[in-house]
Amino acid sequence: TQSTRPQRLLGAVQKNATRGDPRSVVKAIDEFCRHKEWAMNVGDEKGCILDSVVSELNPATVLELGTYCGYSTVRIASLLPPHAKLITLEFNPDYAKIACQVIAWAGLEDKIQLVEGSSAEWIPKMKEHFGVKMLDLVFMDHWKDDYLPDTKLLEDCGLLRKGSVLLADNVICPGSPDYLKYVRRSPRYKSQYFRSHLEYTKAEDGLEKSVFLG
Ligand SMILES: Cc1ncnc2c1ncn2[C@@H]1O[C@H](/C=C/CNC(=O)c2cc(-c3ccc(F)cc3)cc(O)c2O)[C@@H](O)[C@H]1O
Ligand SMILES: [Mg+2]
Repeated sequence: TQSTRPQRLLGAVQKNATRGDPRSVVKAIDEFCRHKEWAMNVGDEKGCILDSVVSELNPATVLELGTYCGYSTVRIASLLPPHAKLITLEFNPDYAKIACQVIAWAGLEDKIQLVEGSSAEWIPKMKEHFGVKMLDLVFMDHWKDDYLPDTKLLEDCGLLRKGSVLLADNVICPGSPDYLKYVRRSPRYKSQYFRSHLEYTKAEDGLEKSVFLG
C-alpha cells in the first residue's frame, strides 16, 4: 500500500537524524521538505523567529495547537528549561501517530505531552486534566479558522495571565484575517508582526506575537 507524506517524512527522520538529537531531527525534516516533498511545518526561516520568542520567554508551560508531524513541537521543546512542559493537541490520529514517533526519535518524550483530540474539547480540560494553572506560551498552527474561537476559549477558561504570549503561524498565508483583526484591535493584547516567508518558499508569510495584557 502507498505510504503517506507524513510516513515518508518520518522515514527521512529515522534515516538522517541522530536519535536523541532534536536539532538533527529538525534539520532532517527541513531537508526533506526543501528537497523532496513540501509539508506544512513552520519551517527553518519562521522556525528561527519561533526559537527567539521561546528562548526570550523561557516558558514553564507551553500549549501547541496542531501538532501535525511534530516539527515545531520538537523545535520548541528542545529549547525549554528542565522542568518545563509542552502540551500539544492533534485531532488526526494518523498525524498523531507520526508525531509521537518523531518526538520519540528526538528523545523529548519527557517534556512533551501529545494529546489526541480537538482544541475545543481539550482547552476547557487543561486545568483539571493536566494540572495547568496558566499558559506562558501558546503556539497556534492548526486550522486557521480556529485561531479566533480558540483564543476566546483560552481567555474564557482563564488560562492566560498578564504576559502570556500567543504566537500564531500563517497569519498571511493561508491567513487568519479575523484573528489578526481581533488581536490587533483588542486593548487586551499588544500585538507584533514578524514578517517572513511561507515555509520552504519565497511567498510572504509571518508570525503574529500577541502578549496578553490581563
Ligand atoms: C481544532 C483542532 N484541534 C486539534 N488539531 C487540529 C485542529 N484543527 C486542525 N488540527 C490539526 O492541526 C494541523 C492543521 C494545520 C493547518 N495548517 C495549515 O493549513 C497550513 C497550511 C499552509 C499552506 C500554505 C500555502 C499553501 F499553498 C498550502 C498550505 C501552511 C501552513 O504553515 C499551515 O499551518 C493538522 O495536523 C490537523 O489535524
Ligand atoms: Mg503553519
